[in-house]
Formats: sequence, C-alpha cells, structure tokens
Amino acid sequence: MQDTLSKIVAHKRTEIAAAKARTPLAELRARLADAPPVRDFVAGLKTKNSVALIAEVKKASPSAGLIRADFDPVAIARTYEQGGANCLSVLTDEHFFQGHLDFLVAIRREVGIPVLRKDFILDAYQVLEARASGADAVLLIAECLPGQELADLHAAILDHGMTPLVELYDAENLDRVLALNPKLVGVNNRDLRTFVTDIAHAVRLHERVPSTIPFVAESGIRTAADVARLRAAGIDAMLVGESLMRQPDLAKAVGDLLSQ
Ligand SMILES: O=C(O)c1ccccc1NCC(=O)[C@H](O)[C@H](O)COP(=O)(O)O
Repeated sequence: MQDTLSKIVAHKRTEIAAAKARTPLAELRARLADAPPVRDFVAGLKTKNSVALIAEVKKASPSAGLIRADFDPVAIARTYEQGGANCLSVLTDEHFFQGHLDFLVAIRREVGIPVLRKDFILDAYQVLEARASGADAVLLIAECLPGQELADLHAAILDHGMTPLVELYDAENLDRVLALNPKLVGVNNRDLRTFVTDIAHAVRLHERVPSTIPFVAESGIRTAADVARLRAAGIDAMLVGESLMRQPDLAKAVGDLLSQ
C-alpha cells in the first residue's frame, strides 16, 4: 500500500502543474516586487524563551482529521504572537491540511514575527510562490527530495533571501542535510509514513548535529514536561501545532508551554 507521504507528494505534483497553468512563472515573478521584505527567521528564534516556539496555524491533518473547527487563521496568528511565540508556521497545503496560501499572505501582513511556509515543497515554482506570498522561511523535507533536489531547492530559497528549514525524519538523511551547511535543521518526531510521534527521536538526532546549527524539534510536543525535556537536551526551538490548536484558550496554552 502507498504510504501517506507518497500520496501527499503525488497529489502535490498535480497541484503544482495546475498552479503553473493558472499563474505562469513570469506573472509570479512580477508579484515578487509587491512582497514584504524578508524577516530573519533564525534571528527570530534567538529571543527570550528557553526553547523558542514556532507556533503552527494548522486546521486539520492526515493523522488527526479536523483539529479546530473554529478556525480564523489571522486571529490565531495574532494570539500566538501576543502569547510570545517567536515565529509562526502556516500550513498552506489545501487537500490534506485544509490550509491555503492566502492564509500565509493575510497572516504575514498582520503579524510582526517571521513566518514559515509549511508545505510539501518539490519545485522551485513553490519557492517563488512562498516569497510572493510573504514567506520568510520555507520547509524542505529531506524524505521528499532525493539526490540533488534537496540542494537545488535549498539554494533557491537562499537565493530569495529566505531561510530554509531543512527537516528530516530518517537518520540516514542526516549527512546529506548537514552537507548543505544549513542555517536551520529540524527533526520531525512524527514518522510521516506511520504517524507515530516520539520526542526521543529529535533528542537522539540532536546529539549528532553540530551545536553551531540551530535545531528545531517538530511534532508531538504537548506538555510543559515535553518542553522541559527539550530544554534539558539543549534543543533550541520547537515547532508545535496540534496540541496548541486543540486548546480553547490559545493564549493560555502558549503561555503554559513557554512557562518552562
Ligand atoms: O501532522 C500530520 O498528520 C502530518 C502527516 C503527514 C505529513 C506531515 C504531517 N504533519 C506536518 C508536521 O510536521 C506538523 O504539522 C508539525 O511538525 C507540527 O506537529 P504537531 O505539533 O504534532 O501538530
């Protein structure tokens, strides 16, 4: 049976072809002039919180289904910022996460902190889309980008002045991620093929990443005790979506996580 990540990637390729037909490259390039200037995502992580927080705007997911029915992306983003989040992650995938590029555009306009485009990036066209929509950083998932594809997209993101957050799950991808001389590395605690999350996964791989590279633990982070565990391991930042989005009082939920 085809795993979920492969299904997402296959579907994404059809979406990219449709987007290219709808908005030709030249038109997209012209929109770059109207994009807001890039904010420094890595600098955004270097502030007050012991483990910096990248708070994710996430309506639904393949593993959880609908997470938050009462979903106003801009209001959520503002609350995250007011609560003390360092940076934001905005899911722009429509089919599997009920996200939208328009959410990124609107959120970036309304907040003062850097914003990551969280999607399945397979093509330089999407990097351009991200910048034209105001993104300051773009996620790259090593498991989706074999061979030279990872390095090419990494270079494209840097060329547009944005920060690539290079994510991996499989330990065997670590060497090729480190070979990029990355500005920011993330380890996903969720096996994107089975959906099982385990915080120990990021803690283990963090030991193999040079301390000069800011490190993000992603997924499955729910409690202050989880944050304490990341802090004890010396992990710089965490990316948290579902556990925040499930809370009725988002501001309190952010405060509780950051109280560690
Ligand atoms: O979240 C999923 O179900 C998922 C399934 C398949 C591919 C990716 C998926 N999630 C993307 C993420 O990495 C998370 O949105 C992010 O790290 C936040 O995780 P969480 O705090 O567990 O929502």
